Amino acid sequence: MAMASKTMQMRSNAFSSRTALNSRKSGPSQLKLSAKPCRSGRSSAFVTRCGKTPDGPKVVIAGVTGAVGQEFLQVLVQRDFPYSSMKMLASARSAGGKVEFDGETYTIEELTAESFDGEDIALFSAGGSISKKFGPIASEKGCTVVDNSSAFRMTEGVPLVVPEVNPEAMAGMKYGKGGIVANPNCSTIIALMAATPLHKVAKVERMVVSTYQAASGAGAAAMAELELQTQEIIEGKPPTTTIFGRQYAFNLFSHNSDVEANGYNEEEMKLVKETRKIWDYPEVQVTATCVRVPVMRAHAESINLQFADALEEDKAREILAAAPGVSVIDDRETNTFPTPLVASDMDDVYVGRIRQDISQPDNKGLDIFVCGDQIRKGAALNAVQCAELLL
Ligand SMILES: NC(=O)C1=CN([C@@H]2O[C@H](COP(=O)(O)OP(=O)(O)OC[C@H]3O[C@@H](n4cnc5c(N)ncnc54)[C@H](OP(=O)(O)O)[C@@H]3O)[C@@H](O)[C@H]2O)C=CC1
Ligand SMILES: N[C@@H](CC(=O)OP(=O)(O)O)C(=O)O
Repeated sequence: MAMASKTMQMRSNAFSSRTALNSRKSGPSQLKLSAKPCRSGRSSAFVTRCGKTPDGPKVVIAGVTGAVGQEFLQVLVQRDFPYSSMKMLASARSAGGKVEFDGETYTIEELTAESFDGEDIALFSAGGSISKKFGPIASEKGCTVVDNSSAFRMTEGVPLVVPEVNPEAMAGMKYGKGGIVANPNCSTIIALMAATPLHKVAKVERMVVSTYQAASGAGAAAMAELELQTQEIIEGKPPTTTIFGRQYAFNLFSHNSDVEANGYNEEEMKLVKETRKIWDYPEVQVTATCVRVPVMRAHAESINLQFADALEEDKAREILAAAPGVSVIDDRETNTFPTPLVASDMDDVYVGRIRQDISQPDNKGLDIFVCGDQIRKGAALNAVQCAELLL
């Protein structure tokens, strides 16, 4: 019930970023855990706070009506992202609709090539085909693009950035000068937020990831269908299966992306390829199994790490506790570890189950369990942090 009412709350606030932000603060952040609040000082390292200002960049949101687009608005307000004007874009279906942002009401416009004339920064989350078509057009017009889709992630010369991990990849980029920055896959972002601080100390040689991925990764319609199916099944009705073509509530299944010739699905191969690019480390061995679970908006991941150098679990806990954007919840006595509900609506990625892998000799292996909000750090927050690096 808590899950359902939380989603309802999110939906009813869908077009009012201020209200939604307030509801988020009264959520899981009140739990008494070792977690930092969502506007943690460390996460705020990238923030320039001023909101609407004549000197700020002209900002475009492409895909504003989507799950990620709505989250962009909340994150921009929360972080007082500087802007002089804001343009809200979606498909022709939504054109003419209204969206509230930072106390003003905006009319949604249809995304066209002209949408980017004279603009400085575009945050794209309207799907890969829209990014492929309009990202380069926007860039050529001098509008610097931060793209949430997978369209350009592996493109040579396009930085693939998690600001806490590899901000240097964006060196020299500035808003209003064109160029494209790619936001990594959400599972990759969440995994690397936790794995990178450990990698920097002991060098990861191999990483084995098993994911438990939320509905939000498949968009707003998938979240709505999970809720609908849950109600239908409780009422004894056959579930509506429009999005995944199968029962999702009270079930789980292998990730819905296409399975490639090697037996890995696309989501799993993104974890492999994107980790290598972000770490600039083509030799690192990565394998992944990605599973969709009936959780609303935060992904969980079990990660096994094999290191070149020994790393003891207490040291690993210390490293993670000090890492930017990471909170440790690791209480063995009370069996309290990260959960998707704790991570939902939060900026930080939560890490627990930090233990020595007994199958690897000489303290060269560790297990960790990670939860992160897929729409927030897995998408909108990471993209806004990238945009902050353009200021
Ligand atoms: N970093 C990551 O891991 C993640 C990346 N993403 C990326 O972001 C995209 C959006 O995700 P999400 O918000 O969850 O999806 P949703 O399905 O919730 O939203 C899709 C958005 O795209 C817009 N759109 C669709 N077709 C067009 C079109 N022809 N022209 C303009 N706008 C269009 C929709 O507008 P309308 O309402 O008018 O149809 C809507 O605003 C994904 O496709 C993916 O590429 C998403 C999640 C995580
Ligand atoms: N990773 C998302 C799907 C997605 O949007 O991925 P990408 O941004 O790599 O296309 C999920 O949970 O399924």
